[in-house]
Amino acid sequence: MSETTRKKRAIVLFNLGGPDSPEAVEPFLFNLFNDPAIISLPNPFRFLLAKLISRRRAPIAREIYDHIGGKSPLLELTREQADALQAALNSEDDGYENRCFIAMRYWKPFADESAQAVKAWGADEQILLPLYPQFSTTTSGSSVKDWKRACHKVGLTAPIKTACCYPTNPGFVEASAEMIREGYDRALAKTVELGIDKPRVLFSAHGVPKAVITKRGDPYQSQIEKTSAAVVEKMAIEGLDWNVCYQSRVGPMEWIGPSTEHEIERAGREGKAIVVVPIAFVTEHSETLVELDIEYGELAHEKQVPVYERVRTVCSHPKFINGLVSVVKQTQHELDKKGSDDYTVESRGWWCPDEHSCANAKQPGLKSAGA
Ligand SMILES: C=CC1=C(C)c2cc3[nH]c(cc4nc(cc5[nH]c(cc1n2)c(C)c5CCC(=O)O)C(CCC(=O)O)=C4C)c(C)c3C=C
Ligand SMILES: [Fe+2]
Ligand SMILES: [Fe+2]
Repeated sequence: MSETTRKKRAIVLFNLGGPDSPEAVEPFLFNLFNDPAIISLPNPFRFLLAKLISRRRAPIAREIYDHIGGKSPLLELTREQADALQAALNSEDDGYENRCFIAMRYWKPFADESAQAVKAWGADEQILLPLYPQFSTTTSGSSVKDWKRACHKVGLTAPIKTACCYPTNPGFVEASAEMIREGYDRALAKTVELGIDKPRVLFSAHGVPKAVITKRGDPYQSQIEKTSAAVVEKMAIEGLDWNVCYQSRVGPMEWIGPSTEHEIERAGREGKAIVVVPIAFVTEHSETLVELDIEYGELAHEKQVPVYERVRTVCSHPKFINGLVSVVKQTQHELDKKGSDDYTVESRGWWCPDEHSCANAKQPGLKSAGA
């Protein structure tokens, strides 16, 4: 099909965004805490609280980013994913000319700038693709809402369909299982040398306050557990010892658990080797390179965990990119069948356009709830 007859399809990739310099740390944190999906207070209270928390947290966060050159690698790695996905989508002649755009929620490129770019390109349709396999109102929900606000602002009217979540997408699960298997084998070799028990796999996801699950009915925690169970099944290691835990707590509220720190301390007490897997992130950034590699690595050493192995995120693993291709195709199919996103669902406490998947996933955690 010729360029002129092909429909222009914009794929908009969402992620959190990270500071691109030490000076950007405080305004980045302000944007995060000023998001009603993170702190659900009316203004001016949210604005004032966001100012206060971001000012207090900035020195701690700057220290975190100092370990990785003062800035986040998230945008660079997301660009690599966008390029790989665009190439994979355009390798087939299925009637679409695809272009991937990136919109970050709390740092550049913001939704306004990217929506303007999608409009200038002349997109006929938009597929929104959060780079969060599991749906949370604090991440995907917030980004989608912000994107629709930006579309309205810049006058971008091309029909939209959102890929809500893909916690058990085969490409994502296979890429994860393959990478974990390599990490597991490395750890296993060390346990054989030390003459100790086989390693335990710890699926560590970014936590959220408990109220996000219990009050908003966010499906995030149960989708984390679904991903972990699917990956374990794919790994097919008989009698594998595994658990789900949650990292990155901030603030005084009660967060979902068990915490990753708690699980590391338990492994130390039990003399267990651990393989730590960041299961809610698909790229490297401060939460993996600093929190998991440095802070929790030191904690593991201090608590005498005999082997601490961290598995890298899937990034641009070809199987993960193929998984994203299938998510785009499925979402396109939904757009053709049902039309653009149903805006009425946004009035619910939790926001997710994928009624079926999320309605089924509303039960709070299975494995971690009992731990
Ligand atoms: C699944 C992904 C994420 C969820 C859910 C999430 C919820 C959430 N986060 C905070 C507070 C902070 N998060 C910070 C960094 C950060 N968070 C995510 C992802 C999720 N957050 C990522 C990918 C990153 C790293 C960004 C980068 O380095 O590029 C930070 C900043 C770092 C720090 O100061 O520790 C804060 C703060 C809350 C409060 C929350 C849910 C309510
Ligand atoms: Fe976060
Ligand atoms: Fe969903």
